[in-house]
Amino acid sequence: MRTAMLKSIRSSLQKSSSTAAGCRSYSSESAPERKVAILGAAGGIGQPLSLLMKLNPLVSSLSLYDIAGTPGVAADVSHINTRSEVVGYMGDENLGKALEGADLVIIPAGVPRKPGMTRDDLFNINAGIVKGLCTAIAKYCPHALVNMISNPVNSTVPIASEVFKKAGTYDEKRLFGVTTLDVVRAKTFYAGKAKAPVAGVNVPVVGGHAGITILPLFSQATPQANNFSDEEIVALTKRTQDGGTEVVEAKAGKGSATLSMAYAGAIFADACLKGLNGVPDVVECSFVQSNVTELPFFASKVRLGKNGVEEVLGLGPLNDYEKQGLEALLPELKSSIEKGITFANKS
Ligand SMILES: NC(=O)C1=CN([C@@H]2O[C@H](COP(=O)(O)OP(=O)(O)OC[C@H]3O[C@@H](n4cnc5c(N)ncnc54)[C@H](O)[C@@H]3O)[C@@H](O)[C@H]2O)C=CC1
Ligand SMILES: O=C([O-])CC(=O)C(=O)O
Repeated sequence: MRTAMLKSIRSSLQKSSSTAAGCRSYSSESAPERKVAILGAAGGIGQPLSLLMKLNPLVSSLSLYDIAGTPGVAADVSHINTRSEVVGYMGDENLGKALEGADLVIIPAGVPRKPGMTRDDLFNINAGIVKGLCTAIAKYCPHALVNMISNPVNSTVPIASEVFKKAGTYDEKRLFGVTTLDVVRAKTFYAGKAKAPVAGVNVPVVGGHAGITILPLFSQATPQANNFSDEEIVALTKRTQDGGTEVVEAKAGKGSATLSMAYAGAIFADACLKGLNGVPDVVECSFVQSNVTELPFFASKVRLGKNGVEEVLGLGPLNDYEKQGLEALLPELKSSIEKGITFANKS
């Protein structure tokens, strides 16, 4: 029963990124050694994400870092009989050791929202946390891929890019804002409405990761449900954009999405590891440096490869409603990006 459950979780992690049929697959023994570091590993997202990464056979070394609580999380997760060795690191003085040799760093460190707050309200605390962590990444593992979960993603990714530029380590192919939860939600809500099996549903989500900057492209959803009215598409769009707030309100002061985010973070990290390992045609949406619009960062489909971003894919054909959504989101996204860049350069 336990083995069957583990197999099913692993296989869903392995299947969920769009990987071409016939691609290379690894047994846990033959996969390359990969060290994954999670910064903020003792938090609401960090703990279940640590569990899911421990279940991923592509990981050989799992490094769990937080300012508090990591010895317990690491001891607990380390008893799971899967491939990776687990080490917990606590406190700033151990951050270097946590990061040394990392191929992939996942950052869910920082404060979450409470009801009534926007993601931007987290900026004052999280911007400084992200800046400090990225300074350490530049020093100890400058070539690692970085998966930024900490909010506001629309600003924390630009902060990271500026920190890396200052340190002379910036490689735009290696920095990702994690927007996978928007895709996960869009798939779930769309499949529910279409009464389609969710496993076969795909919906690209572009733009950014806050409110109207989250733009699901239901016109490109597969399979296409032709019977949706305009009102239904508007409602699906709004629910996807407000998905985070729906969870914040339901948790009533006890934080924001943690379990679904850990799942989404594990899906995206798995896709990055597959790309690093040379698996072809791994495509996920992510907020990356981009030429798709006039903004320097934008979320769209990205092909992942051995060096991180292999190709930033275009938007594809948008309908009029999506074109309006795109026009409407650009000013807000621009200002969040600029806010991050300004912060990183003045402090
Ligand atoms: N990108 C996305 O789709 C999503 C992003 N988030 C964001 O993820 C972040 C974390 O959320 P939760 O895990 O719920 O919060 P949490 O408060 O439960 O956990 C955050 C963890 O970060 C740690 N931390 C604080 N400062 C740190 C530092 N300097 N170095 C290392 N660790 C540090 C804390 O000790 C804590 O364990 C929030 O900013 C939240 O808004 C949440 C859901 C979805
Ligand atoms: O809404 C929040 O504050 C957390 C988040 O980014 C999400 O759940 O999408």
